[in-house]
Amino acid sequence: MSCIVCEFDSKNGILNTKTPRHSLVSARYKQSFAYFVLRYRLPQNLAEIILNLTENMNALVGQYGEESRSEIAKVVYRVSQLKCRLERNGPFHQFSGAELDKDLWNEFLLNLDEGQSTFFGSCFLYAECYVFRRLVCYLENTETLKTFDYYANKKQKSLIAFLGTIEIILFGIRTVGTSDDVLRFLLRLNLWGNQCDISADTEKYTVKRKGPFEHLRAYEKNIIIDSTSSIINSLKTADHSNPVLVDFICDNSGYELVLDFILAHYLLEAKLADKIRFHLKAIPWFVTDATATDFHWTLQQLRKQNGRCTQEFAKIWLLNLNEGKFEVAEPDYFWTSPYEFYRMRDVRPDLYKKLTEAHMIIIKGDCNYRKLIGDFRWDASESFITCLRGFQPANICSLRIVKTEIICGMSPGKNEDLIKKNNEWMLSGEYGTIQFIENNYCSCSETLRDIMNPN
Ligand SMILES: O=P(O)(O)OC[C@H]1O[C@](O)(CO)[C@@H](O)[C@@H]1O
Repeated sequence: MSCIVCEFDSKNGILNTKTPRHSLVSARYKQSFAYFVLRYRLPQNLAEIILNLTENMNALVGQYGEESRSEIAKVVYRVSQLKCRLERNGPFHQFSGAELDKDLWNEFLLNLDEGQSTFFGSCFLYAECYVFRRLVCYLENTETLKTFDYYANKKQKSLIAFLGTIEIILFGIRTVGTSDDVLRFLLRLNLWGNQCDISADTEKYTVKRKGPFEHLRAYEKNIIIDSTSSIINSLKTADHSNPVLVDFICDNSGYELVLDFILAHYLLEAKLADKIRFHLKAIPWFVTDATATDFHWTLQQLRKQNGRCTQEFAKIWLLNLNEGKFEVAEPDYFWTSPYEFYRMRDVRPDLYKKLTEAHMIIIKGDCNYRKLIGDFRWDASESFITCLRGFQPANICSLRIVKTEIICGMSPGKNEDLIKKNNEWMLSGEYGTIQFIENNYCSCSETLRDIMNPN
């Protein structure tokens, strides 16, 4: 076994080091999370898809019609091929079917530097996005399975598993009114909701074991960057001469999405915002990310629940949607592209312009964070503004549980302290960051130039 591993590593130029400072995060560095994910976790995810499709073939045929049988078999074959290419570090391929975003992707792939066009040679973010994009393209290019989502069941189960917790939260907040303390609390609640994708199934998860409020208390010390006060201040001083819009760049479906509804509800109730716009994924993404289908499904499910508060709040949210106070943004393939946010202005200028309409953009979760500052090994204490590389369409708020080895904006020495406690703290899912940058905050372009072009 160890020989096969060595052979793979030497054949593919894998370096037995950590990711060097100020370089793109990549599976070419063996002592990185990226290597672990591409070498073991993603192949396992693909194997699970193959198994699920095979085991549930008859049920799927029941749902999608007899003609889907041969198409399911084809999808299984293509996912197996993808798994093989990943395991052999094969090259990325151009997209050539019915994918609406194929030009966006193909141009990106064509412009990759020499040696960057393979799973282990490429930046981690690009390789992971490529796998998830490929997976969907197999469905898009069928006649019968275009609307199938490999992970719909998982997402739906995640909501069901948290219905009790959701009712407890809604019961608890129904009469609290509006104040800075309530907003502070809801921002924290929302932050820790981003923990649920990796913990949802474990009864160990403190949200379920101890309840959501105790969970917040227990984890308070694990918020390692906390710009809550600036966020509250920015919301309270918004210019109301025009309707105030807050954009949510959503992450996971299920519990986390409901916490997005709750925060959005509060912003409207407190008159801190007049409208909330939700940006969802145009295609199923990174397993549990929310699509528009998940969004609507979730609201309908909540409305049907026995829990009185859940039902009541869901009715209000559906009304908000009817009245345009909640809006589902036009699906945009930028969110499921490998491009970092700092490239949005060039690649998707319309989307960038649209975001400038917002007073604040709330960017949720780990994967969006990776796109926000890039899969780049910044120093942990590098300033947030430097790492945004000019991406500043509006005030930016990021709520993220740290799940990968990428971070910035920590106070000096903090990272070193955490490493002493747990060398792999960034992978533990136990720490959260609440980051904020005011629009038009002067960017340190010289520092940035030094970092990007050290010579
Ligand atoms: O749902 P989130 O917070 O975006 O987390 C997804 C993250 O999880 C990972 O799969 C790591 O566990 C990353 O690849 C990805 O960034």
